Amino acid sequence: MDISQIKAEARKAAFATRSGVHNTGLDGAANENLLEEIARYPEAEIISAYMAMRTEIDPTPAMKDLHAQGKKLCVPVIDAQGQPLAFVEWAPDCEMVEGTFGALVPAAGARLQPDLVISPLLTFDSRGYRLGYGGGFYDRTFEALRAEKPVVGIGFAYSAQHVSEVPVEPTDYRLDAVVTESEILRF
Ligand SMILES: Nc1nc2c(c(=O)[nH]1)N(C=O)[C@@H](CNc1ccc(C(=O)N[C@@H](CCC(=O)O)C(=O)O)cc1)CN2
Ligand SMILES: Nc1ncnc2c1ncn2[C@@H]1O[C@H](COP(=O)(O)OP(=O)(O)OP(=O)(O)O)[C@@H](O)[C@H]1O
Repeated sequence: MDISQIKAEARKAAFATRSGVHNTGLDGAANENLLEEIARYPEAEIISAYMAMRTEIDPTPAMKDLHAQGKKLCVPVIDAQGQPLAFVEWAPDCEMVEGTFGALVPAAGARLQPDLVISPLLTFDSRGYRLGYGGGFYDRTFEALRAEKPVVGIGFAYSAQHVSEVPVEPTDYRLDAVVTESEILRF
């Protein structure tokens, strides 16, 4: 099996595991841990998170809290396949429309360069590697952002998504931390 087949198998297993824990009352505690972790980066003014799709853990409670703290929030939009993600400003009351890949995006808004990126994922491991839906969007995004300024990458997930080893290839970036309902792992 080549690496893309190995990743595809890992994604299949990860979807099943994540479905089993989604909507079981874990998101509240995870959002509290997320706010605790982000508080370690007071210099981060622009924070990107995401509009949950499928069975992703929902970061909007933390996003609303951060917005109330005066942070600028943004969410990813896809410009094109093979390109880094762009980020559009989000606020709790902004108008949302359906995006290219199933997640909601703001109907309008400024494009921002986040200092801190909260990333959704299918699985993560104890080295800080993550597996997503296979677009390579977050890897390209970390590469592009880090070429310009330091950026903090925080994965947000259920602890059930922790695996012993995510299959990796040279373009895979490592996260600085992963936050779940039961722990904050720093790498
Ligand atoms: N909530 C959320 N928003 C996000 C992301 C995300 O992972 N979560 N993204 C992070 O990148 C971008 C969307 N990326 C996506 C990439 C692929 C697929 C997808 O459905 N892929 C197919 C497989 C396609 C193929 O075979 O190549 C699939 O999984 O069935 C969905 C979203 C931007 N917004
Ligand atoms: N910086 C990059 N430059 C070129 N190709 C890349 C880069 N990052 C990732 N890729 C390629 O994109 C494809 C998908 O990457 P990968 O499997 O890591 O996606 P993912 O992490 O699951 O998805 P996502 O980041 O969108 O959540 C792979 O073939 C990978 O080699």
